This record gives sequence, C-alpha cells and structure tokens, in this order.
Amino acid sequence: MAVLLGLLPTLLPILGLFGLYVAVLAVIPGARLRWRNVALALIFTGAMLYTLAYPFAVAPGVFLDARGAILAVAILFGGPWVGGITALAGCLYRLQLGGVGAVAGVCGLMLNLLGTLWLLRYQSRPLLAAQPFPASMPLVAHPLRLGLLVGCWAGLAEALSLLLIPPWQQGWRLFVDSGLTLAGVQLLGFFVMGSLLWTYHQRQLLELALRRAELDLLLARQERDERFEVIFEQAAVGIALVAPDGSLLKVNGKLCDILGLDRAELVARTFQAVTYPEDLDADLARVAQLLAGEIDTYQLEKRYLRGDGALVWANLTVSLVRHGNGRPHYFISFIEDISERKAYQQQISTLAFQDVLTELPNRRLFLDRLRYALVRSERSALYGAILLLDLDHFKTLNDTQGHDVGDSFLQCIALRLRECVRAEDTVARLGGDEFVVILEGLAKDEAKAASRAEQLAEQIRLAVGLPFSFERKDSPRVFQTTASIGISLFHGDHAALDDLLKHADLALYDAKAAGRNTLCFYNIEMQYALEIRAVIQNALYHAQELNELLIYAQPQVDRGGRLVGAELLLRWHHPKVGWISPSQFIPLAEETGTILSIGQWVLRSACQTLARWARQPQHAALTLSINVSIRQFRHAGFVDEVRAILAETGAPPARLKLEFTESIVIDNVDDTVRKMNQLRQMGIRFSMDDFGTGYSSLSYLKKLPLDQIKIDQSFIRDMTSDADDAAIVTAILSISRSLSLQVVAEGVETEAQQQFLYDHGCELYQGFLYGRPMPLAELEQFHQHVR
Ligand SMILES: Nc1nc2c(ncn2[C@@H]2O[C@H](COP(=O)(O)O[C@H]3[C@@H](O)[C@H](n4cnc5c(=O)[nH]c(N)nc54)O[C@@H]3COP(=O)(O)O)[C@@H](O)[C@H]2O)c(=O)[nH]1
Repeated sequence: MAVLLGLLPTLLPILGLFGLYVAVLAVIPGARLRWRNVALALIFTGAMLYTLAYPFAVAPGVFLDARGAILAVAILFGGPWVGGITALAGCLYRLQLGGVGAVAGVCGLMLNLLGTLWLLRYQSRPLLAAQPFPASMPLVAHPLRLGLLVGCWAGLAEALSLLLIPPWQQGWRLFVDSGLTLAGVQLLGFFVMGSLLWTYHQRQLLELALRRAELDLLLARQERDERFEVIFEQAAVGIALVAPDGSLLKVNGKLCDILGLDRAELVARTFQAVTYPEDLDADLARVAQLLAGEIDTYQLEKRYLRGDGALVWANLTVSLVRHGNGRPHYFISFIEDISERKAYQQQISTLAFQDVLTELPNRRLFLDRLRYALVRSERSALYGAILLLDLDHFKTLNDTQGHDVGDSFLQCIALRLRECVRAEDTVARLGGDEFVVILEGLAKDEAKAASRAEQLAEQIRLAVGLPFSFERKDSPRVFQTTASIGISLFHGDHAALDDLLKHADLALYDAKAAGRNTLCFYNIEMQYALEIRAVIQNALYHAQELNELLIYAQPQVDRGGRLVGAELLLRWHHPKVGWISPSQFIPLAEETGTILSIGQWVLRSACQTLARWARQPQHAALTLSINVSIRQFRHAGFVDEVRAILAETGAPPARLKLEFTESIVIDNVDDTVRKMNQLRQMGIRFSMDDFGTGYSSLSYLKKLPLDQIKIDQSFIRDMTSDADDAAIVTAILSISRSLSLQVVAEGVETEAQQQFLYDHGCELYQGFLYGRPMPLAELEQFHQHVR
C-alpha cells in the first residue's frame, strides 16, 4: 500500500500524459507524422524526466517510479523513435540521479525498450496503423493483450533490474519487497490503460474507416461525375437537364446540333420556347403527370423549333429526378432526332394516301375521311353529301393533245375544286378523270342540306366548265369541258360506305344519261333501277340462247314517201318482265361484253336478209342499217368478222349501212378512220347516228368516209316550235348538202315536222309517222303498200 501511495505522484502524470497524447492527436490529427512524433517525443521525454524527478525511494539510491510504463506507452503510441528518445532521456537522467540503483535503473529501462520493441517488431505502430496483426502472433492479436504483455514485460524488466543491485546493497531484498509489487502495479496500470486505449483505438479505427469510406465515396462520386460528363457530352442523342419551371439547366452538344443553337443561346431558353406550339399541350400534360407522381417517365414524339425557325421531329424521353425529401429537382430529357424517319414516314403515307398527280387524297384516304365524316354526322345530326364528279370528254383531250396536257388539266381541275369548297371539306381523286367531294355539316334539315349541296355542286360544275389554256407546239390553245356530278346525301353513320358510293355512282350515271354537264341527286328510284339493272344484266346472258331477243326494223322513206330501207333495232321480250327497251339493255350488254355476240348476230341477220332480198326484185334495192356499238367496233377482229359474214351470206355490201355514234370517232379517231376505210373498200356504207349531240362534230366530218348523217331526234322533236332547234336542223341540212352527204331525219312523228324537213331539202325520213319498228316480215308487207 505504501508502494502504491508512493507511486501515486508518478502515476498521475502518466494519466495526464495519456490525456496530452489524446489532445495531440485530436489537435493535429492530420499533422504530418514527423511533427507528431516530435511532439510525442517531447511529451514522453517530459513525462519520463518528471517521473524520475519525483520517484518513490524504496531504499537510498533505489527509486521506484513509472518510467517503465512511460517508456512502454511512448513506444506503443509513438513508435521506436519516440520510445528511443524517451528511453535515452530517462537513462541519462537516472544516471545523473546516481545511487546504488542507477545502473539497475538504466538496465531496466533498456530491457524495457528492447523487450517492447521486440514485441512490436511485427507491427511498428499497430494501434495507429490499424493493420491486422499477423496470424502467426495470435497472442498479440489484440491491442489489449499487447498492452498486458508490454505491461508485464515493463514491470518484470524493472523488477529484474533490482536484482542487478548487489546483495550487499540489499538487491535481493528490494526485489522481493518492491519488485513483485512494482510488476503487479505496472500490470494493473497497463490493464486499465490498455482498456481505455482499446476503446480509444476502436474509435480511431472507426474514424479511419469512416475517413476512408468518405474518401472512397468522394472518389466514386468524382468518378461517377466524370463518367456522367463523358456520357452526357458524347451521347448520340440530345440530353438536357430541365428545371421544374422549364428552364434548361444543362444541355449537351448533340442537343445544340439538333436545335441549331449554341450552348449559351439554348440555356437562355425554356423548353416551352423551343417546343413547336401545337405540340406543347401534350408535353405539358405529361409533365404534370410526372410531377404528380402518376408516371415515372414518359415518351413522346414531338416537334421542336430550331434556331433558324425550321421544325425538327424528335423522340423525347423524360424522367424526373427528385430531392431526398421527394420535391422535384430536375427533369432529365433525352431527345432523339427522328426528322429523317418522319420524312420517310411522310413520304410513305403520301404515296399510300395521296394522289401523286394532283396531291389530293386518293381513294384510300377518301374512304377513311368518309368514314369519319359519317361518324361526325351521326354526332352532330347534320346532313353531309358526297359529290361524285366525272369530266366529260377528258379522254378526247388526253388522246388528241397528249398526256402531259391531260395531266395539267387534271391538276388545274383539282385546284378549282379545292377553291370551291371549305378547308374542312375533302376533295379526292379516285382515278382517271373521276373526282369526289365530301361536304360536311350542311344542315339538319334534309331539304336545306340538298339545296346547299346543289349550290356547291353547281359552283363546281361552273368552275370545271371554265376554259383551260395550254400550249401546244408553241401556240396557245384552250380546252373547255363540262362535268357530270352525282350527289348522294348522308345523315349519320347508318349508311354503309359502299352503298353511299354506289348511290353517288348511280346519280352520276343518271347525270351522264341526262346528257352530261349536269348534276343529279340519288333517289330511291335510282336504287330500284339499279336492282332492275342487276336482274336484266343477269338475264341478258341467257336472252340470246333463249331466243328472247328479236330483230325489228323501222322503215326509212324518201321525199316521195317510198320505202328505201330500214334500221334494224333490237327488241327483248322477257317472259316475266315483258318488253325491255334496248336503251336499257344495250348499255348493259356493252358493259358486260355480251354486245359482241349480240352485235354479230344482228349483223348476220341483216346480211342474211339482204342476201335474201337480193334474190327478190321487189326488195332488192332496199338497204338495211345496223347499229354498231363502240365495243363492237373497237374489237380487233371486227373488220374481218364483217368480211367473213358478207362472204358467208353473199349479201350485197352496198346495201349494208353501219350506223355509229360520234363517241366511236372521239374514242379513237385514227382507228376509226382506218377501220372505216377497210370496210369501205368492201363496199359497205356508213351513217353517223345522233348527229349534232356530240363534241365538235364538224371537225372530223371531212376525215371520215361517211355516206349519211342522221339528225338526232331531239332536234327534230322541237324544231317546229324552237327556233334554235330549227336553226340547227337547217344548218345540218345545208352543211351535209355542201359535203355531199345524205341526210336522214329520225324521230319524225308529225306532218309539220315532215313538211319543215321537206321544205329544207331533207332526203330521207324515219319516224313513227312512217312506221314504228316492226318484225321483218311485217316490213316486207309494209313495202308492198308504200312502193
Ligand atoms: N348497238 C346497238 N344498238 C341498238 C340496237 N338496237 C337498238 N339499239 C339502240 O338502242 C337505242 C334505243 O333504241 P330504240 O328503243 O329501238 O329506239 C329507236 C326507235 O324506236 C326510236 N324512234 C324511231 N322513230 C321514233 C319516233 O318517231 N319517235 C320516237 N320517240 N322514237 C323513235 O329511236 C331509236 C332509234 O335510235 P337510233 O339508233 O339513234 O336511230 C338506240 O340508241 C338504238 O341505237 C342494236 O342492234 N345494236
């Protein structure tokens, strides 16, 4: 106890020392090692000198103090250099103090120094370096254990050093009395200090680990930032960091390229400012969803405004980065330039949905628009209409002036049509010279809607009829045509698309049948006619083989009323329907092609009759006219067919007259002239039917090897009451005379008509006044009476 109390003055400085050491580390934690070691050396040397200056004298010249402990601590925490300096100072001071224990004291210090250094040779500064101890030294793997070991050794070394005092100077007694106590006290002190140091050391380790982790984090962050910067700048797509208010915080070079602005110009704008106004709402709506947390990201195809004002299409992907507290931080936007893809898409859709020549919607787009128009009409309860339009005589322009002129004309018509309607109405080209217009939102009332559609159709008809100027062989020319328009109203989406088109087609058909250059509404009678037409078309296939077709003949007489010939006209008696007019079934036969076999049959019958009449003197001078349809005449084998039938029947060709309309000539002038000449060489004669109703009739009169023209019955009908018709008839008669063409007036029904024609020099007459079409046998009997 006395020893313990005696050692107190030296133990206290040790604790103070420890505090000082901690303070040094705390004050200069990051100080350079050298300066810290100098500071430690000073502290421990001071402590060493202090403890030696105030020892506990166990015997004269023999001191007990905490030098061993101070040295061990100096070595442990300061390393060999600090320990060495402390030991040296201790040894010198002990020697200076002198006494019997001087040598023993110095030896004890040296033993302490060597032993502690030996213990630490595996690790020069284990506590501060925080390096793991080698597995080969498990006993010292723990700093506490190390502290204990060092403490044991320091105590033992000091106790043993007492044995260096010779026995006559009571070395053995001192060793027994104080050495073991000293060793025990040192051991205890070290245990306490080791525990404290262990805790402190753990904190040091933790701090170090934290500092390292912080450093690693910093490095990782730095690396991440560098990597982000590289990716950001070198990305193949435009990237922008956008603040929640839309200002552009950071943009990459690619985005500057896409938008044609430099970085400074771009970051001075907001994303709203560079967005094409029409696309802004859609974008803002998605941004709102993003901010509300309804979606994590969104993708959008939108247009941007480039610096030069041009539009650029982009695929935009946006995500929102939030602060730790959930508040929006910034948007990250990826902008991929898709202008090229859009241009291709546009090109493809143009090809798929647009008529290349006129740039109007084509049939496909028209059907699509019509579908939507029907839905809109359903919603609004407003009537709409489709106007189907066909250009009369366009083929003539195309054939006579060339396709380039035809194309320009169609483009001009497309423009005129567009100008006639509102922007929301659709004008489409269905092909050839066929156009269609969809008129929407006409009126709730059917009659009003019809009247409005009629007005617009009339405007269109007049616009189409305007002169079209073009150049041919450097000379200016003008072409003027008319349009036939079929109108079909729609209301709601009840009507099937196909039906609607069929209705408009029917109305158009009617408009054409009504003499072209007119407009016609679809009505239910048309539908009925359509159905009848379908029935007739079907029955017509079998009519000939079922002997339902008959050949009638209508007399033609001269100025003296004598029979000179007849026109053969077809009659069809259907067992159920009854008589069906040729004006109904001939066009159908044309369409279906059955006219070829029917026409051949009529031709053969005419030739057979003429051959028979040739053998009968009373009929031998009579002629027979047959109607030749356009399809029949255009048929490649027509001329050979006529030649063969003439040869087969032995009919006199000069008695056969082929009647054809102006449409045959217009359809293909060259082919017509060539074929007529070939037939003419066989001796066949020609009559131009329905003269005066067609297009530029007089221009080709001279070109054709004609014998006769037939004034159309529409002029004859009113010529006695209508001055215009009278003028036309007299003009035709006078022109024919000057061209040495025979004239037949058809449709003569009254004496007055006959008289008018007679007075103006007409040579031949045909009409109900002389006789209706009748069977051939009757005509022969008729001939007996009128000879
Ligand atoms: N390609 C062929 N066409 C033919 C053939 N047979 C007839 N047709 C063409 O059919 C159209 C209608 O003919 P149709 O009903 O027979 O009418 C003819 C006469 O009956 C009628 N006509 C004659 N005189 C009068 C009259 O005084 N009044 C009056 N209202 N009608 C009268 O005119 C028609 C004669 O027409 P056209 O041929 O123009 O001389 C008609 O276009 C026929 O051509 C055939 O075999 N092949």
